[in-house]
Amino acid sequence: MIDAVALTKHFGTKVAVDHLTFTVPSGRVTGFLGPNGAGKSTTMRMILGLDAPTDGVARIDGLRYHEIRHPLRVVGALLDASWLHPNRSAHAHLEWLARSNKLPPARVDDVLEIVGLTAVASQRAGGFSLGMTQRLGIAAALLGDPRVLLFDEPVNGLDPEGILWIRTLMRRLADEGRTVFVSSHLLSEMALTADELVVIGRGKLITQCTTAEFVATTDVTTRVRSPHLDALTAGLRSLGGEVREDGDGAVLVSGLDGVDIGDFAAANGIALHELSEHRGSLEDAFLQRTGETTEYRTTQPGSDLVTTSR
Ligand SMILES: Nc1ncnc2c1ncn2[C@@H]1O[C@H](COP(=O)(O)OP(=O)(O)OP(=O)(O)O)[C@@H](O)[C@H]1O
Repeated sequence: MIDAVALTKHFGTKVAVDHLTFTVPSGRVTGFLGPNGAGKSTTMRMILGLDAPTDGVARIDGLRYHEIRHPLRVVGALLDASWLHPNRSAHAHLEWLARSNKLPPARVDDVLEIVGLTAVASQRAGGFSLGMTQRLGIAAALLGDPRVLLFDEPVNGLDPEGILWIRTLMRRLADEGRTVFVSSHLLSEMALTADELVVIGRGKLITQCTTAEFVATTDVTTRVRSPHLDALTAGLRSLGGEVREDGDGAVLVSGLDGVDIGDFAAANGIALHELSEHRGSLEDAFLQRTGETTEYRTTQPGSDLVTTSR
């Protein structure tokens, strides 16, 4: 488990992380979401003892990183996978890491197997593709067989197969009872991977909840198709619904749920040919909840990047 209490980081006058309190439970994949510059990497760096908090505390299984006797046996992290010696082979890189952290060298072959790099273990890591480099970074994180794993943007730049592989691995690690904390900009991917979410904006906590709860905060719209659209539209508007055309003899209704619409149609003898409720996506929920906290945004697609006032 990871817990952060009033975690705060200032860089000069810049408040990167602002009294952030959250918990990352074991046995679950927890997504860490926030717009660019929200403070995700800084938070992860403080959890890993790479940045000192200005205030507050982050603990891993009850201890600050510096209090853990054999850190790599407790926590593994993928922050920047490109951090490796380009002329070393994958095997030599991991062997060096194992030796310098007093981990059993036999573990190197195990983690190479887990990440699927056994066949290329003797090749120069500098010649690896992005996906292979990412796998090698994950192998390094798994080297100490840690209970807690942090991954900062692990699927960045990966192809669909690589993304699926990471999703499957995260699930497996969580199912083994480990704590898996992962930041990503790929919200559709997070919707599939994360059980829990910690959502931040401008360094502050926006919410911590399950992914299902977060998505449930989006509005429901209902698509309704009927041969008597005019009567239906007028009636639904009189009940307070917002109705707009959706082509193909259908309307999209918000402000009323499917039961209200179905009951109204039945009571007024209006035939319905379709009645389907649509919940917003994780992306919709994210944009609704973090919109006000976005540091960098464009006013229109293709327009210049503008910085909102802080
Ligand atoms: N070493 C530093 N010195 C000064 N400012 C920093 C430093 N590191 C981060 N910041 C600032 O702190 C804020 C949070 O940055 P951070 O990288 O933690 O955000 P992030 O959520 O990981 O962003 P992204 O999603 O773009 O990677 C940003 O405004 C960033 O410019």
